[in-house]
Amino acid sequence: MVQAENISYYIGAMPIVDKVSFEALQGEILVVLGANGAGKSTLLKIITGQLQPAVGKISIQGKLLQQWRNDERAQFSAVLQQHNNLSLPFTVSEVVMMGRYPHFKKQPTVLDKTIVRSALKKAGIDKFSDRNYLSLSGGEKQRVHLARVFAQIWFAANFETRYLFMDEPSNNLDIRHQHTSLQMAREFAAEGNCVIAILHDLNLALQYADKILMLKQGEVIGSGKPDDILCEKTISKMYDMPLQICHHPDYSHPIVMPAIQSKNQFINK
Ligand SMILES: Nc1ncnc2c1ncn2[C@@H]1O[C@H](COP(=O)(O)OP(=O)(O)OP(=O)(O)O)[C@@H](O)[C@H]1O
Repeated sequence: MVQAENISYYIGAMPIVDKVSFEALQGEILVVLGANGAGKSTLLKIITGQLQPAVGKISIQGKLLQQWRNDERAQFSAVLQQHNNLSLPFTVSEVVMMGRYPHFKKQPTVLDKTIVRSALKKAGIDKFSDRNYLSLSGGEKQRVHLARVFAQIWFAANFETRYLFMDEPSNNLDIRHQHTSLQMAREFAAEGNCVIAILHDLNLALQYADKILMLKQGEVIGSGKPDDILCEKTISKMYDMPLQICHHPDYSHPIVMPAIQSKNQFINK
């Protein structure tokens, strides 16, 4: 379980994350939603130990974040960043092998190499194994990083639960690969692991989230199961634009659409 209690983070006197609390359990995907600048990436950096909160406590698996050694944490938790600034001409399989760095000393083992091949296959990029990473398209690069984080936490023999933190996993991906990436997260959670993902696409969020955390200007404006918390008023408030929730008879999850009647005409909600 990831538990965040009363987390606050400031830049100068400005609260970027303001008294945020949540729990993400084994078997769950927790999706963090919010407009640009709402504090989502900052929150993710705090819960993955990249930034120190001014106030509050984060624990993973019942132990405070700062009590875990970084090398230990890297064996059971992986972070997919929003921006991956890799500018050296590594091959695709070398980039995915970087996910295995926390697991071997000096040289990768046969197991590390097998895991890299399996992760490449899982992300559907095994055909690019020997390609220069820099020659790939934006979406292909994103799938390489997905393979890298899954390779990192393929299994963790000494730890009960594995944790995956994703900042915009659907970045640069076409609709099919957006769903493939979230299905990979879904399967990973179903094995008893924990996923926290930032998403901008509300419909992906509604389809895959077990729980949602809604942020506005650093504060939580709603949290819980999608069916319990999502209403037009709250999501419209979150993005400062009128949104409507529709239901399709063939789907169990609702669909969110901008409340725009004709080309430029917002429906007044
Ligand atoms: N080092 C910094 N200096 C000044 N402002 C910062 C700094 N880091 C973050 N911010 C501000 O904090 C706010 C929250 O940033 P954050 O990246 O967490 O937003 P976000 O919700 O992830 O946004 P997006 O959806 O656009 O990625 C933004 O207004 C951002 O400009």
